[in-house]
Amino acid sequence: MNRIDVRGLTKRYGPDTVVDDLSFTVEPGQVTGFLGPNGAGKSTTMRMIIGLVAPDRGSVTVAGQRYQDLPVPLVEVGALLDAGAVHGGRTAYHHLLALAVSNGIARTRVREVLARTGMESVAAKRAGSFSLGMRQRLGIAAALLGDPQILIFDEPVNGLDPEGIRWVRDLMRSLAAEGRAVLVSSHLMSEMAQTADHLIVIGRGRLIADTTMSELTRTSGVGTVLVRADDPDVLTLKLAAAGATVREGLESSLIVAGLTAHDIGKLAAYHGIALAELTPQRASLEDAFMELTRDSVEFSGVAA
Ligand SMILES: Nc1ncnc2c1ncn2[C@@H]1O[C@H](COP(=O)(O)OP(=O)(O)OP(=O)(O)O)[C@@H](O)[C@H]1O
Repeated sequence: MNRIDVRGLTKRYGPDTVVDDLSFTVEPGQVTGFLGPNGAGKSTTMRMIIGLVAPDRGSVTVAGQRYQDLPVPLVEVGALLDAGAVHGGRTAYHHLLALAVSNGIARTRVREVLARTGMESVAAKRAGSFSLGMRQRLGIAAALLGDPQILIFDEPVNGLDPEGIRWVRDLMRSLAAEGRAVLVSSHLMSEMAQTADHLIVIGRGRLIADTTMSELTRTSGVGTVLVRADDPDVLTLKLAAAGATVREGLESSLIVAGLTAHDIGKLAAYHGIALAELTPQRASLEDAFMELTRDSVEFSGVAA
């Protein structure tokens, strides 16, 4: 039961419904990307999951219980919501130790999470002197302290340098590989493409897509090749026999997935089929995301 279940979650601020009848599940053993443009309601949803904000309607359970009913929440679910929220006067070590002691978590966990987050060398430094990257690591260390099976990270790579981004990505993947349920928010599809197995996309508080990354890649045409051939039927058979997935495109073109343009060209030449066009499709996951959320972006720029 190491999952998050969100059912009909709704939150209003004044006249605005910022989370609107939202339902989704975060499963164990995978990274679930929580995507949406700025202001879509991601942080508010995450705050409702861990009981910091009360929903107006709907329910959410973590590990089968309401967050408020968990005996020691930190042991069930770890969250990084606001990396700035550390006691600046304490050292990293003492910040984590205070958290461990007040939650009945073994002191030995402090050293373990410092090691896992690469913070051993700065453990004795005051958190107030930390760079944003180090504060993020400390927030992640705190989330891992109770060795929880469910983890929630709100924009964990915001403000990090490329090395830091890479580190966070690898950590998310390894936490999921250990069987944990990992929910990570971002407003950038490019970040999710390399991290998430599953995607929950929201816009204006509403669910726009609940899909796997591989399904989105397939339906958005990423990695496909547009082919025009004199004999499309024969080519389709040959391509399918070579393991490709082929669907019909516009004006008797073929959209081929699973083979590169180079492979398709060689296959056609081998079978003596003349090609009139062979074009790798440029659509990216970023395009797919823009397309999905186009109607839900609050303020969009006007092209000059
Ligand atoms: N405490 C609050 N009072 C009033 N409005 C709020 C409050 N918290 C959030 N909002 C509004 O709710 C909407 C959703 O905000 P939220 O922070 O959940 O979005 P988000 O998807 O996390 O966006 P971002 O990536 O910009 O943080 C925004 O319009 C925001 O201004």
